[in-house]
Amino acid sequence: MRLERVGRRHGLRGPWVLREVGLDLPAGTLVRIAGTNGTGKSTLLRVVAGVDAPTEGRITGRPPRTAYVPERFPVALPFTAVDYLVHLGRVQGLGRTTARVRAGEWLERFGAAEHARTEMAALSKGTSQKVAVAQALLADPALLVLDEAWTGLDTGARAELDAAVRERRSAGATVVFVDHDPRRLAGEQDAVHEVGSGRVREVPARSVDTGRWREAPVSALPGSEPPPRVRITVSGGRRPLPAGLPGDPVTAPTPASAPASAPASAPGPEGVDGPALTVLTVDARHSDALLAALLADSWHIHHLGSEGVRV
Ligand SMILES: Nc1ncnc2c1ncn2[C@@H]1O[C@H](COP(=O)(O)OP(=O)(O)OP(=O)(O)O)[C@@H](O)[C@H]1O
Repeated sequence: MRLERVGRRHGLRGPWVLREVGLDLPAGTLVRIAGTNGTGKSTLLRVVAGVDAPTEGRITGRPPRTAYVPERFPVALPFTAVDYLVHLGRVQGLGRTTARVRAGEWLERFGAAEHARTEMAALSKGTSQKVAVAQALLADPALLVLDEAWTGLDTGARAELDAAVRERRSAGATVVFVDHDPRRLAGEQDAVHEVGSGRVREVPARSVDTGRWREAPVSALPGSEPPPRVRITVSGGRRPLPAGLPGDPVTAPTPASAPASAPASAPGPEGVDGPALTVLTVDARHSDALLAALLADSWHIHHLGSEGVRV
């Protein structure tokens, strides 16, 4: 599959999000789409999946069996989980019996079999995400597009999705994904493409240790500019942050959730509007390792931004 000079804007006069994008997505490859917040990763994935048409340019060779997990999944649907999956399996060309068998198998694999007969609207966010992922895997897609599909899954389901991605690629499918965890399928990607300023360029696939936190080399020269600082906003219930985080981050509760007496390293109180948030500030050189460590400890990442600028 190939994108040629593809551009995409939202609305007739909206600003261009993507312009002159050329991208090869060969069969049997695993491709990561990277880029900072709001640069157009989801826009690109929707165009690749065929959910949105390019405003200009053309796409050739898209496989007929394409599946997509959107960043936000519609949960308020009038189906039970299994009926919803059977319905989508039928839409994807499966017979009713096959669709029902596969729906059951995928719910089982993701640890959600006990919720097969639960109404979609009553599912927890995590189980609903398992259904979102299962629907994409039902019919052995030849193109699988995953937009932050691991977010909200528990550890077992994340590992199952990793395995499912490997299976699809081994079967000759193209898998294109976005994920905020830099360790996601690290070392297994055939290509990484970075979205920025409306363009997409291939960058070297970063190798990130799994299970270990790797510090970036500290190479600032005496007298050079101080490295930029990155702000990471997280929540993790009432647990304290793990000790020995990479980069020795400065931590503080967000101003909105901070009680006057809260110690700087403690999460703020559970607010009525959402989870207690904590902001960590760290040298940009350590931000990837810090993110990896936080994710490994099951902290939820809310925002990433430069110090003084939330993006
Ligand atoms: N339906 C829409 N209508 C108008 N503008 C949109 C729409 N969807 C996205 N945009 C804009 O397009 C730009 C790119 O958004 P997109 O969601 O593709 O970025 P992203 O890199 O996936 O962001 P994030 O990392 O935060 O998910 C943003 O400026 C966003 O506001």
